[in-house]
Amino acid sequence: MKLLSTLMRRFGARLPLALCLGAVGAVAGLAVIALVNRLIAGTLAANAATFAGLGLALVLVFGCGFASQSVLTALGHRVVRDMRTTTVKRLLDTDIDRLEGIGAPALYATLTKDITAVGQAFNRLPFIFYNGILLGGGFAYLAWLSWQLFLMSAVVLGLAVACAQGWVFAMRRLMMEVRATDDRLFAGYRGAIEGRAELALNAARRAVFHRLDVEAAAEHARATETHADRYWVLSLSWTSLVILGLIVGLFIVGTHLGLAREQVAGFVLVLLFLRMPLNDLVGTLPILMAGGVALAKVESLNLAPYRAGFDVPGGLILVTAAPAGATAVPPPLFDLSGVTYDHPGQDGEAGFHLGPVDLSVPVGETLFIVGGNGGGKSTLLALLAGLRRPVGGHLRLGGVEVTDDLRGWHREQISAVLSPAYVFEHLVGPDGRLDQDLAQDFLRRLRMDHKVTIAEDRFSDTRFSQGQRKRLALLSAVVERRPILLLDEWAADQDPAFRRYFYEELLPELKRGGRTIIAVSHDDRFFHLADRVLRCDAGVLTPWQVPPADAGPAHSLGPTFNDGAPRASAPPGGRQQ
Ligand SMILES: Nc1ncnc2c1ncn2[C@@H]1O[C@H](COP(=O)(O)OP(=O)(O)OP(=O)(O)O)[C@@H](O)[C@H]1O
Repeated sequence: MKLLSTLMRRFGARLPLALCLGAVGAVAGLAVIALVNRLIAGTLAANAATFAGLGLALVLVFGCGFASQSVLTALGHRVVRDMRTTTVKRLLDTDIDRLEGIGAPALYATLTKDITAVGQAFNRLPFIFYNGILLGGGFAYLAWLSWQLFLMSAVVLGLAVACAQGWVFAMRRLMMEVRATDDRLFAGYRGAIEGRAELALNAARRAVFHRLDVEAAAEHARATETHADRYWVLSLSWTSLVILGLIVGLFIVGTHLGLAREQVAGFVLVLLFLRMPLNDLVGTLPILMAGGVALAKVESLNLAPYRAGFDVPGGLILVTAAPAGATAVPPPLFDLSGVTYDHPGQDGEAGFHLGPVDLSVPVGETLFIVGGNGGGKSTLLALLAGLRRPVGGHLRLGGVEVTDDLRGWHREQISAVLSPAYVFEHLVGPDGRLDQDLAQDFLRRLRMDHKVTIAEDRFSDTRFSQGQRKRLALLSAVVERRPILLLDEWAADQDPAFRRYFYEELLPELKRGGRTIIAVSHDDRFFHLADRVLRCDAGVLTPWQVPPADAGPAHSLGPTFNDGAPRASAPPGGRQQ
């Protein structure tokens, strides 16, 4: 029903037209049966007029059936196209927190399997409409032929449908179970693709992975699908049994009622004709159910509601642009007070707690954030980027408190190379216009001009090493010309010479260009190049201090090592940094 109402909403005007054409085609089909029926019974003369009528009916069967089904099929394909694009748009508009809660395998399963299942169901709808009209008209004709036999048929078919209800519900429940298994299967597919190198190196790991992450889910899906199919095959056999049983019953009852043999034979002929659309409808049941289950799954993901366009509520005004004639001291670029964030734990374990963070970052500062693994640096960066919503406290950007409706505006101030970095082929400048000179110049500085070219605002290639892809990601971020640049361990994958060049020349130049830079870094050799260095460990932000000389070399793991264990409780009050 949901599939139908979605189609109705989307194509209100064309749908009734296609249905009317389908109805004409179906009625013409019934007319052929009725005329043949009367010819057999001898109540209609086999003359030229009769055959002309039959010919016209056949033309209508073909013409209207073709027109109706092609319109409905085209509408079905449009619905699928719309569904693909709107689902991805909704995904783009959904909070990262929510997407992470759903998980990549479930998102892949929806984008591939669910949308395909809904598409298949929509594409069956024309045939369902057509068969529905055929059945409706057919039963009306049966009622006209003999109301007694029609009544008997209606009661028998009604009882048969009522008996089959239990199977239909069971089938739907099993299909939902199959769909839940799909998420596990997709997690397995993802592991096979993303972990291919690790798996290639270790046969024992491959065997364990295949047995536990793929075979187990595939076997569960097989067993559940087989179970569901059994109900479907049962429904098909049940339909055949009921129709054939009904025919036998009609002969007995017809004879008992003293109805003419021709009348009963005509009734049976139409019933046999209707067996085909009836079987078709039952045959379509699994496809329809899978579509319904898939549609319910898409809705259960709770993605952001669809909205057209990519405009940002709050506008695109950059925070560093001081209003004309302003004389007051500008507020800090970032001003965080008591900001907290919680990563949920799994299976009852405590999650990770960040904060409360009190932090003020003036415009133009270069701030390094350092600390041990799992200390919360990336989480803090995601909060500063507006990618995560603080659980508590206040985050002000350019003096403006960032509320939910301003989070889009907040993000528009940020360029970032996060970890892992994703490189898009297309480069996008402010207002969609790319500064070609800047792009080409930066490509040279990043020593990538011999590997890749930029033409028509896109990289000629993006299949490079980790460090090279990070250089392209930095270029993409720089040409956005935004006031704030966030970098998550950008230099970690760079060779020593380029790393030095990055810290000593590129970063200062970006700073001189007016950017405020906040970079997560482990490169203590270059900490002196930052305006300020803060340390984030176990979710607590503190000033970084040069390790005492006797504590070993500055790059020793000792003082900064952190086992990344999630913190169960909030630390005592944060400090203004
Ligand atoms: N998506 C997530 N879901 C649940 N917990 C998470 C998630 N991301 C991070 N965490 C938890 O938050 C903690 C901090 O992670 P974060 O990535 O911020 O650390 P980090 O300081 O950047 O570490 P590293 O230096 O290793 O990159 C981790 O210990 C981890 O347990």
